[in-house]
Amino acid sequence: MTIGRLNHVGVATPSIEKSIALYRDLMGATKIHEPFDLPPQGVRVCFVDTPNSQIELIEPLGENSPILKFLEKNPLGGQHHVCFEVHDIHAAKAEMEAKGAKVLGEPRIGAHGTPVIFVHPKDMGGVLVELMETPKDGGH
Ligand SMILES: CC[C@H](C(=O)O)C(=O)SCCNC(=O)CCNC(=O)[C@H](O)C(C)(C)COP(=O)(O)OP(=O)(O)OC[C@H]1O[C@@H](n2cnc3c(N)ncnc32)[C@H](O)[C@@H]1OP(=O)(O)O
Ligand SMILES: [Co+2]
Repeated sequence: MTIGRLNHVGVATPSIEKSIALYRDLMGATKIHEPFDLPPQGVRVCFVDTPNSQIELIEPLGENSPILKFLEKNPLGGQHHVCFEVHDIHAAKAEMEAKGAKVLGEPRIGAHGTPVIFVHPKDMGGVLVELMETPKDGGH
């Protein structure tokens, strides 16, 4: 596997609306996408475009949301994960596991409509890493 483009930085927040206001009014973001729910992943999502990548704002959705514990520990929210593109998600998963890294579950469809996996932060120097298959149209 070769590490690909930084697709997005995931930022957990207790309020997408409040975070949108911060990125728009303080940081000068001009392209902020419409928020949407992703029930299978337990999050509400909003993408904020930057010139070379995206910030993915994620708010808990439902009582089994995977980001609830993170927000308990970080009530203001904070940087939650980084997402790199890969060519083939199944090959990436197999390679991660062969190298001894823990992959959290099976590939699932992520917010960009392509399969994603997560690598446990304990095996990546404390950083939760999302790997996402590059969209067929090349993405943003
Ligand atoms: C897919 C939709 C969208 C997309 O881009 O397409 C998304 O990105 S959704 C993003 C949200 N989904 C996920 O994060 C799924 C994968 N995550 C998990 O399975 C869990 O959140 C997990 C295993 C990373 C953490 O589990 P939990 O929340 O139950 O917390 P633990 O107390 O068990 O954590 C164990 C250990 O890891 C540290 N930790 C937890 N989260 C993070 C983090 N985001 N970054 C760095 N480290 C993290 C936590 O502090 C614990 O450390 P310890 O020293 O043992 O206290
Ligand atoms: Co993400």
